[in-house]
Amino acid sequence: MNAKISIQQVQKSFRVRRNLVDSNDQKKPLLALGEITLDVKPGEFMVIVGPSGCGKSTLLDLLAGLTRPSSGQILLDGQLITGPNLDRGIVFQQYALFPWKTALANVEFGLQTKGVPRKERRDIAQSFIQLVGLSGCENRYPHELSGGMKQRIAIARSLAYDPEVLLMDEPFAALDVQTRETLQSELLRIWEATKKTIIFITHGIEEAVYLGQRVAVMSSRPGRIKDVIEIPFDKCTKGEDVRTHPAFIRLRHQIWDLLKDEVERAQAQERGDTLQSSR
Ligand SMILES: Nc1ncnc2c1ncn2[C@@H]1O[C@H](COP(=O)(O)OP(=O)(O)OP(=O)(O)O)[C@@H](O)[C@H]1O
Repeated sequence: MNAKISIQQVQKSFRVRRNLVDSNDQKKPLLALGEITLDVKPGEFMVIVGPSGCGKSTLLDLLAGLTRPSSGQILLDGQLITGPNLDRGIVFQQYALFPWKTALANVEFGLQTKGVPRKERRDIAQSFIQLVGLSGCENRYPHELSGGMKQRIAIARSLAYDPEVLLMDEPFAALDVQTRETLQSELLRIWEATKKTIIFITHGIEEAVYLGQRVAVMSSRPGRIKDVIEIPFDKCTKGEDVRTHPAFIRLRHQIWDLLKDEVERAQAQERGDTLQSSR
């Protein structure tokens, strides 16, 4: 089967000043992403997990078209990604809603950009607000919504303009445990209903095993794909207690075994970066 998204030998480096004190210090390249090659199938739920600073957000920005690879390429349905487009919806950790717009107007926003007529816009937005379980909250402003509700609206907004792919960068990281778990199962339900291809980035191993059909484990910087683990659960039968299932626990351990050296290396890198920049 053809890949929905094909990441081909992608590298990304940034030019950074290592020494903050010395203004004459020349900028040097920092390789954030090593060579990444990964195919994501149509309708697949792919989770990318990795230690802090390994380049997860850098990879997501590349997929979103917000930045360009230093080398390699990313294809969507065989077409080169050259910039942002409504074929990809993005949900960030911080809700990124317009504070001066109501929930309904926030969800309508992408549709307006797409040129959908006003009445149709309203109907579509309302149906997605219903899909994320927030009917009745259409006229509330973001400050009148809880963190979980804001994130639901952000998801509804991304889905409303019918993107091919949903890119999610630690969307539940700022939420409390109960809200996070509720939204995780909601997201699976929404994924079942919409059949979108999802690329979901997280630090959380449990979240990765719970949500993903496959989990790509990244190495510490420069981020590479260390391994890709199949999660052989049928998503439809995933109930709340799946987290205590022996197979679930085994997969969690398997991923942690792959990650723990990377986490230590990433922490050592962070200490090194802090030392260098304070010199
Ligand atoms: N615009 C930039 N300019 C310079 N360096 C950058 C830039 N963006 C990211 N980096 C560096 O690239 C590396 C990867 O950063 P990135 O934010 O992608 O990691 P991450 O895995 O998402 O981290 P976290 O899990 O902590 O959010 C880091 O060392 C970061 O400092």
